[in-house]
Amino acid sequence: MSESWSPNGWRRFPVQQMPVYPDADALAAAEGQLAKYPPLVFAGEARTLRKALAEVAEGRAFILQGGDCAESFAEFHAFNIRDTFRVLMQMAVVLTYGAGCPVVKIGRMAGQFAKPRSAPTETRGGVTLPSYRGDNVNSLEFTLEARTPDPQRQVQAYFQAAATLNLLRAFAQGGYADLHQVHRWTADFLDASPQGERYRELADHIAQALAFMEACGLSSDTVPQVRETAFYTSHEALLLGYEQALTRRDHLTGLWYDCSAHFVWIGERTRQLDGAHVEFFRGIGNPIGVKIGPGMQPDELIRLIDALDPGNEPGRLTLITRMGAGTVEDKLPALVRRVRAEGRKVVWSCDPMHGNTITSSTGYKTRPFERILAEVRGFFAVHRAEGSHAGGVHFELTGQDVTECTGGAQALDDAALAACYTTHCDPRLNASQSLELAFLVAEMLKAERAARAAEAVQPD
Ligand SMILES: O=C[C@H](O)[C@H](O)COP(=O)(O)O
Ligand SMILES: C=C(OP(=O)(O)O)C(=O)O
Ligand SMILES: [Mn+2]
Repeated sequence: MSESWSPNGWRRFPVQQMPVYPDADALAAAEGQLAKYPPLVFAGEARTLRKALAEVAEGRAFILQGGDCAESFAEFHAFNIRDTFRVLMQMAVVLTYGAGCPVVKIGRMAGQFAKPRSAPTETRGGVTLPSYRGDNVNSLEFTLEARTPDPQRQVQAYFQAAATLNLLRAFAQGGYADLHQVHRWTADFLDASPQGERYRELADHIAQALAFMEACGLSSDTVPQVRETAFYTSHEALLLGYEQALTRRDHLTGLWYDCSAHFVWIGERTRQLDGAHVEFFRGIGNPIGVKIGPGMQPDELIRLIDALDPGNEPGRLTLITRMGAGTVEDKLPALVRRVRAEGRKVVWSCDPMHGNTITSSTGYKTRPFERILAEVRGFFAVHRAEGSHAGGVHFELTGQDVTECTGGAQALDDAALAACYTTHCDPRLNASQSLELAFLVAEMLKAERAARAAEAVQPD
């Protein structure tokens, strides 16, 4: 981290995807308000996550990151938070049990509001208005008033993030995440489904294992990992004024941390080497991510790693690739090879959502389950072939029974999308599709770990 860095230094750099606020004084007032509010996370927690991610970099753990594309004010409800939390818990248990691998759980939650857009404006019926950029910026409704950026929305987003985080902490540490509750994490609508059934079998095995442990004297009183879990929050730190306002100097280490979330990432559209986002991120001590699309070149990637992780600290930097099914096997190998050749200790994670977005014949933005799965398979295959670790997955998902992505065991087709399409931005996997994918990823992870273990005992 450079001495010359300061939380507002990014303002001197070219910045992409920032909303244009009509009232600069109102924006400054909102940011001033936020700067006085308490941090949402403590720097020590971000350091703990960084250590957990260092284990991922070494191939000893796996990341499960997921949640809404865009959290919204309208869907702010305890049930929605619970439903996303519990589907992530189910997925984590499937991965941990299926692959025998510790899972680092990170929600795209409690702050995932701001959205970068392909186009700055949207036209409907001859009327052109600013694009929707997330509930912390403007509103989805198609009127000039709703689409005009309002800085007070950042304040509302802060309070929603605080309340969401509070509930997540309560779930993670207050008993809901206790492994004895493993059967109760299934949503009612999943109970009778094949995914629900498969999950119930796995939960039965876990219950038996717990009963065995308890019979041996290892109760949840003596094994805290049974009683509670570590659950972290993350979002794309797009709105740099908001992030700056929540960036605080840690009294224990003297380092700056962006205390809006444990983990923050730079999006594919804002990762310019000479841009404001890279400048801001290089100075914060959090574990960070960068999205990497198919246009990334090996040289550029190394320069980006140099800027963001000059100390080559395992767990600091996660490269979240989002290449698209069919492209990942062409584009990823050269990047992985170069990073390995340079000895850079990054974490590689796979976002199989953003490279696989299409428009359905019925006019909905959607993602076919088969393409999502194909990209994850390609990601695992490339890492296997290159001798590096497939470190994690990053999904847009919800615990609700929505109809936004096609395919999966439910075989949702284009006509089915209209039934419950509620996302504010990109299409999410529903609870059934999420669980189905977790079982499939667990098999890939298990195979990878078995192959690695076999290599480790082979003489050269
Ligand atoms: O979530 C990611 C982006 O904000 C989103 O994919 C952009 O969508 P758009 O292409 O409709 O602007
Ligand atoms: C904007 C996103 O992704 P990307 O930057 O990869 O397009 C996102 O994760 O919602
Ligand atoms: Mn998205």
